[in-house]
Amino acid sequence: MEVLLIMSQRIAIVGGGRIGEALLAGLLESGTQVKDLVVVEHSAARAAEIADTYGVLTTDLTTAVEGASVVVVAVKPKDVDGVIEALSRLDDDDDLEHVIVSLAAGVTISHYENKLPAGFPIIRVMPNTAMLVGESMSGVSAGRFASQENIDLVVAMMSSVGKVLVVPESQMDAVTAISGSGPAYAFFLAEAMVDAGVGLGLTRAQATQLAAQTIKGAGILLTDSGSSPTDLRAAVTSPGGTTAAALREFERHAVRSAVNEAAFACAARSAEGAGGASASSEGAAVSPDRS
Ligand SMILES: NC(=O)C1=CN([C@@H]2O[C@H](COP(=O)(O)OP(=O)(O)OC[C@H]3O[C@@H](n4cnc5c(N)ncnc54)[C@H](O)[C@@H]3O)[C@@H](O)[C@H]2O)C=CC1
Ligand SMILES: O=C(O)[C@@H]1CCC=N1
Repeated sequence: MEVLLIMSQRIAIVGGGRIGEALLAGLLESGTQVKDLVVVEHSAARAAEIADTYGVLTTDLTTAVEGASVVVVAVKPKDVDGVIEALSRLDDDDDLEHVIVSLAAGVTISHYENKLPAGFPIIRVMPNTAMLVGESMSGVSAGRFASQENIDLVVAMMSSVGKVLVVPESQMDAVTAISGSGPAYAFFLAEAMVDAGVGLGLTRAQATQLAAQTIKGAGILLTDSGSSPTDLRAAVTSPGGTTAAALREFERHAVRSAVNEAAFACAARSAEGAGGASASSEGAAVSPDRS
């Protein structure tokens, strides 16, 4: 259904880096036609790579935006202002409304609204790299000029590459801390498990297969079983058994607290603009200093 909704709506992706490519690949995989996608990428080498791999048109911003219902900003936060300036200067002939979808961590909707001509619909989205395999978790917040139709279009687009949670923008830093950066936390755990397996005498290939399939299986149990993480963990933990011995070490090394501190640091970085030009104008949902 999501694919039908966005069918024939041209999507321009500005920034063909890791997240732009993940969105592009996910959209193609979910049925969006090559003709309905266009990429703007500053690096000529990278643009050629994207065009060769996916067969999509890579072009300049003016050509890309012409006829595009959705313009996705997928550049680093520090490069967002350059894109906003270029968008402000555009004088396209089509009568289409262009919905701007910003994927940039920490860049607020008001940052766009203050710099673009009045009335531009802005929707801020925090996806993750699992768009590549159609399993993103994306937070979506709409700006004041976005209509319900605009929101439905963007929710449909992001639903075609994973799950969507619509949140007020005040929760976007927290979303970034859990699901935006979250895949890296899981990969970090996987790396540690692989190293531990090698330490225990497994080959790296064996340890990688064991860790990856275990994390995949645990993820599916989490999403599909209807049980809480606490109940699922309890089901693995036999009284006086092996898992209890392992979990005791996690608690002794304060892993739970480390995850909490990491998420707060991530949210604080998002609130300060994630290395871009703008700091959150509406205040962070969390503060880096909670003492
Ligand atoms: N990597 C991730 O897991 C996630 C990243 N994001 C956000 O996505 C954005 C992009 O991140 P990545 O893809 O990781 O960065 P990246 O550095 O891999 O890609 C950015 C691309 O934009 C291009 N670029 C820069 N200025 C441009 C312009 N004016 N016009 C056209 N292309 C331009 C660069 O050449 C580069 O290829 C960031 O704002 C980040 O906060 C959001 C969610 C997850
Ligand atoms: O590390 C970053 O800044 C980006 C935003 C969310 C995930 N990666």
